[in-house]
Amino acid sequence: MDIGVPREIKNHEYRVGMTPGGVKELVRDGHHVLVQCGAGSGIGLLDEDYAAAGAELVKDASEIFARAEMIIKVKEPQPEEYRQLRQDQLLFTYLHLAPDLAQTRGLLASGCTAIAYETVTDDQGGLPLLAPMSEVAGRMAVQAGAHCLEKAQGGRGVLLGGVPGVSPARVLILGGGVVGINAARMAMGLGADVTLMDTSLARLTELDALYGPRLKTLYSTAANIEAELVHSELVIGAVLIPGAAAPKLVTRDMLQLMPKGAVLVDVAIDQGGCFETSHITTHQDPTFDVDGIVHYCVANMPGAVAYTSTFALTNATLPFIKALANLGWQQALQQDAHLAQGLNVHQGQIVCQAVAEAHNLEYTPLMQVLAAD
Ligand SMILES: NC(=O)C1=CN([C@@H]2O[C@H](COP(=O)(O)OP(=O)(O)OC[C@H]3O[C@@H](n4cnc5c(N)ncnc54)[C@H](O)[C@@H]3O)[C@@H](O)[C@H]2O)C=CC1
Ligand SMILES: CC(=O)C(=O)O
Ligand SMILES: [Mg+2]
Repeated sequence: MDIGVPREIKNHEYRVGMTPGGVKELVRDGHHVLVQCGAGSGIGLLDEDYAAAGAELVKDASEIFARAEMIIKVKEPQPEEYRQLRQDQLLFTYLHLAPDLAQTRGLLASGCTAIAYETVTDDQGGLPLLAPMSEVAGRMAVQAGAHCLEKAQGGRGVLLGGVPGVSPARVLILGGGVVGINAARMAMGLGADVTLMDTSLARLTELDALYGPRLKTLYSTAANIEAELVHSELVIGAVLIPGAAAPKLVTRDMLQLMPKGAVLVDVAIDQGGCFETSHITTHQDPTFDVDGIVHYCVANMPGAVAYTSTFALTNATLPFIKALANLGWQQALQQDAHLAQGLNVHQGQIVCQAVAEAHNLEYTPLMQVLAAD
């Protein structure tokens, strides 16, 4: 199969969808890999490393989109990218379609087959291709939040861990999945006073058993969130309903409850965000203020630590890329029900129910698509 790896074009996005090690494995399996010049140079993966692994280096992304049967990326395709996709072409990357009607329509119009990293499942109920980036983003959320709490960033001027004689900051984490627990670990490590909320009692029980009294857990209801906001200096949004738009847990009115200069870090922004006042920001201009509350809403947080993130991501994606290349997508999805959950769009049809519902568009069941092909 001809497999293409374009350079990422989102703001300050230095990750790359495949390392030279991944290229080597695919070439050994008999595939041809096209890599755009400079695709990995931001993190020291040089064109000569890719060439030595057996890749063909290609100058322009347009040649990759024209020639490759499967495109491997990191971030969702930008308009200039999805306009180049075509029928019978396979796209494997993060998509986050539920909050993004323009991209959804772009993918439908292209006729391509698009498999989203973030909806591939595993047999423990997890999301194995989202998890590595959620680990990164959860840990970064505390770094970003601590920075935003500094006065010069518009924050309250609070040090997360406090000092002897002065209380630590209170951190509230909404969602106790992969982002949530990684954020909690970092915040506890810095000495903050941490409360975590989830709607899964089983998850709260598990976290209580793991961390004991160092981590306060609360069932997630609007009333409990309101009560916590009154004294929370940093709130991290880490909820997810897979495939769907994030529920809005903090409304604009609720911001009035918070101390001025408190910080919201909306990690769930890639699914539309869980604070009503959130909108997507970039690493170049990551924050904005609403009613005296600092908002940090970067949708590609792991891009800032692109070296760590590229290896963490590609460790997880490579086995799936190999299966898609070696078997073809139809057989690979038929053999692996978890990979099949990643299929979001095929030949103008939406195959992920949560995405179809988010946009009020028609849903085509996976079985129907697999049976027809
Ligand atoms: N901004 C960025 O750069 C990145 C964003 N993310 C995003 O972070 C979000 C969280 O991802 P993960 O932690 O991997 O998901 P996860 O599935 O591991 O955890 C989500 C948790 O949210 C809980 N939840 C659902 N509804 C809730 C509610 N109303 N109140 C409290 N908890 C609720 C679930 O029970 C679950 O425990 C996703 O939207 C993901 O795409 C992940 C990586 C990078
Ligand atoms: C998960 C995601 O959106 C990211 O890593 O950028
Ligand atoms: Mg996005």
